[in-house]
Amino acid sequence: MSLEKSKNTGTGPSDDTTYAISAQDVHITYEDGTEAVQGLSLEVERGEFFGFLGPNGAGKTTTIKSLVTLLHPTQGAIQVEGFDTVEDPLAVRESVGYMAQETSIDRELTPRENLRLACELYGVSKSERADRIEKLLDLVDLQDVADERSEKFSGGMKKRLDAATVLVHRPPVVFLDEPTTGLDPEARRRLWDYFKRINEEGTTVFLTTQYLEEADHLCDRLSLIQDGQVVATGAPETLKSSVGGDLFEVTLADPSKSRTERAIRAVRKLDQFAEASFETTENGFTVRTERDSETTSEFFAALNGANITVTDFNIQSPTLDDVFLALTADESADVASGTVTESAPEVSL
Ligand SMILES: Nc1ncnc2c1ncn2[C@@H]1O[C@H](COP(=O)(O)OP(=O)(O)OP(=O)(O)O)[C@@H](O)[C@H]1O
Repeated sequence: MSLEKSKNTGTGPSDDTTYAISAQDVHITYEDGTEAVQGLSLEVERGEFFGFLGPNGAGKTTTIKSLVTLLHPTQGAIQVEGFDTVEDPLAVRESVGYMAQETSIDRELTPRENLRLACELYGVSKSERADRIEKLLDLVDLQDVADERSEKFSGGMKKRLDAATVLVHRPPVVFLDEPTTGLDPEARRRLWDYFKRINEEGTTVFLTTQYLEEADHLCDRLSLIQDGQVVATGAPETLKSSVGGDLFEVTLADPSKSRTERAIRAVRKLDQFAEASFETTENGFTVRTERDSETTSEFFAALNGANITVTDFNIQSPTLDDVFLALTADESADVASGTVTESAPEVSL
């Protein structure tokens, strides 16, 4: 195959399209000059559950809108299922389902009517409609209320119905923009099950979220985005292990400065802690390490040998929060309230 053919020219997907989504150096600047996306590149494989994670205003919605052709990049290029979003927007739209932040269902209509309408809008053939509607109602657990008007539905039910409507044309790629924001834990779990099911059936899922737990639970890989730039990409476990292992939190019987320093000196003599970074706390100290049973027993033996009495000990596994914090240097990063402030170079893991 010639190079020319494998590049996307707007005439359709190349035969060797590997990626469901591919973006190269995308910049998006709004008319008022806001540079919402600044040099974003990413590749999502077919069948992947990919997360796009960042605080309020990081550029998630702007990115997702450009991926589904609602916004054009100021610079750079995007292909979805091999179709260029600028050259071939119709082909892209036929390939995707897009669940926006605001539900797009008609509250005057019942779930069955909403799905029928979506089938008409997406051009699902009449012979296929009835069967597809029933399957989707089953999938999102709305059979019981299929003929009730949706205006009185809970937030979670509306979201489930919305999620079903974006699937009527069986798109290979589904974009979910913060689909569970504002839902209670039970409603969130039900949506997660549903998203997992469609992914297991082969659909590529691109999910934006502010919830670290959500990304951790669902995603094969994810990118962390901040100020319009990807700061890290990797599998959740890989990202978490990049933080440097588990956090040991040690409470000392005597947490005075001299005893704490003595304890730290004793532990630092162990090879695996020689380079570790210790922090003193009100009650003792913390240190991060790759944990195994030998490390933990040697840790306690060292403290014992130095006559240090430990009154409490906790081990915390790293979270994606820790990854965010580590990547945003010494500035505070509060993902939920969107106050990550300092940009960091991208880390590929
Ligand atoms: N239509 C617009 N005109 C100008 N600036 C905009 C517009 N839409 C978004 N922005 C700005 O672009 C930046 C990125 O916004 P975007 O909505 O993409 O972030 P987000 O990560 O999706 O945030 P949220 O989690 O709050 O939805 C923000 O600074 C936002 O204020």
